[in-house]
Amino acid sequence: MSQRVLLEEVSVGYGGTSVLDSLDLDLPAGSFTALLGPSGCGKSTVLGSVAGFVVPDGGRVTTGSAPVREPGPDRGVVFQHYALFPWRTARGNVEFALKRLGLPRGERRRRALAALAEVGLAQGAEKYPAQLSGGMQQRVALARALAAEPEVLLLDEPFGALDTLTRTRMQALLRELWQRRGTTVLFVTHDIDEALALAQRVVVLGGTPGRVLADHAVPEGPPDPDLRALIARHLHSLPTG
Ligand SMILES: Nc1ncnc2c1ncn2[C@@H]1O[C@H](COP(=O)(O)OP(=O)(O)OP(=O)(O)O)[C@@H](O)[C@H]1O
Repeated sequence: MSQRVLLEEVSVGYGGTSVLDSLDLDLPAGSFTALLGPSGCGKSTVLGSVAGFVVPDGGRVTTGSAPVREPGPDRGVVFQHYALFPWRTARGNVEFALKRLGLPRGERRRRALAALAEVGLAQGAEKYPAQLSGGMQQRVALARALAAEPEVLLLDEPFGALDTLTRTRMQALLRELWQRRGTTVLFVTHDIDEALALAQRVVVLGGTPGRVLADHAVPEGPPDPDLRALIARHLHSLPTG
């Protein structure tokens, strides 16, 4: 299952400073979009307004036909910092996140184990975060987001703290999960190569307040150096935050 995500004229300010001003963004159901831009341009604010963590001052955010008012299980979120409970096992962390769905204990357990298996962590289900590598902890965070079977998956620089090899593996896993599940994905990054490796579409956000400066479809197949150069030019013309 997946849902279209629509931001219409979304404005957000913090303490009188405008971060997003009348931003429009349309993410078709089942699409994979990377939101790319320099630090501080408002990428996390866009993601937060879809997640329901940020309440815009103006405009509308909808998933499917439902207006976003608060966080909900239809939208799974993964951050750079895994935010796992250290005193719960991998399975316990995923089960805990399912409590808000009101599922019976047996069903929570079944779903948690299935999600951990889906991210390749069946063997680590009974381990505590401290016993898991960074990549494994991020797999738990991904399983936690997926176990609720969200229609939209929101990822905020999820692989930013991982070493290069683990990061490449996690990117491949995410692509595979997206292809299998067909969830609508919004992936925030400031890494152009990560955006191009993963997404079907790259949206460049920049300026103060943040706005969409470029919007490119990414063709299937080997990386296109011309497209990379074009996006890099947009990025490098921007001041960094
Ligand atoms: N809760 C908040 N209160 C005040 N200012 C905030 C808050 N959240 C974000 N900001 C400011 O809003 C601007 C945009 O922040 P945001 O985190 O959305 O950008 P970003 O592009 O995701 O940055 P980064 O890549 O560094 O995470 C920044 O100037 C930031 O300092």
